[in-house]
Amino acid sequence: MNAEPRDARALTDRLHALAADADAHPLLVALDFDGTLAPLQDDPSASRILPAGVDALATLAGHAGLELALVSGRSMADLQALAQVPAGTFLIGSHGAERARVTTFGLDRDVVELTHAQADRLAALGARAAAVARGRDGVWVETKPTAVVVHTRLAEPDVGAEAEAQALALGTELGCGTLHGKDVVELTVLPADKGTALQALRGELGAPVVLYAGDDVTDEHAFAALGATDVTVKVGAGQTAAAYRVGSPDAVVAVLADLAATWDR
Ligand SMILES: O=P(O)(O)OC[C@H]1O[C@H](O[C@H]2O[C@H](CO)[C@@H](O)[C@H](O)[C@H]2O)[C@H](O)[C@@H](O)[C@@H]1O
Repeated sequence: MNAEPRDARALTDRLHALAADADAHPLLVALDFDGTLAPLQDDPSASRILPAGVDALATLAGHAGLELALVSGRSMADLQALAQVPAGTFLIGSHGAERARVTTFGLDRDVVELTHAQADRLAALGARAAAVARGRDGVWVETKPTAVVVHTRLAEPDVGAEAEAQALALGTELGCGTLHGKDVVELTVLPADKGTALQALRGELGAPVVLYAGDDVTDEHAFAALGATDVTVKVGAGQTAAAYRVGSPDAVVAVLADLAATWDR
């Protein structure tokens, strides 16, 4: 059993020490999007980073010795449209299956290519997931470049639970990757996870230390992949392997603003 994560005060103290330690630079500040920087919404297209978070990220981007990344289950198209992040920020989407970097001219983006077999399986998945949603109020299906997502946030609890169970069974039947997040079951034809993607990015950047914050069970992949000298932060309640816990996206943003204010001091 993991020890209870340490609180926001301890996190801030740790970040102050890292800001002052050139051996820890570049520090990779990697953040989940929904539920971490952007409060959860019934309509995913309504999600936005908290305004103070947009400001904090812009300030952080101006500092030497620090790299920024968003690491999300969102498709790259969604992330680009919704995330108001500064040029230079790395975007990891679809839980690691998509990757890009924000530039002043748009996205510098790696293209995701599915094999014919994967594309066929994605189409089949979409049809079967639509059948899971059919007749169930509040259940709907989102299609992404490598996955389909059965959403249940708007359904009555028993209806949502049934749909999630069927979606998970569908994943097993069709042999695809399955991720069970907050009111979502994600079925993917191109398995990826945030931990693998984050470790690859930190390797490329030569980042001795990674700060990663996330709120969902899918973020546990990132917490598990990172080491004891990294800084892992669970946002909100729930079992976690993270070393620190903060209560909400507002608290995440406050920590980032404090880091930005401290960095060059
Ligand atoms: O890794 P994340 O950035 O947390 O993205 C994970 C999923 O985010 C979206 O769903 C979640 O946020 C929605 C908007 O707040 C909410 O309605 C839903 O219940 C959440 O699970 C997105 O729609 C998914 O595709 C992402 O995988």
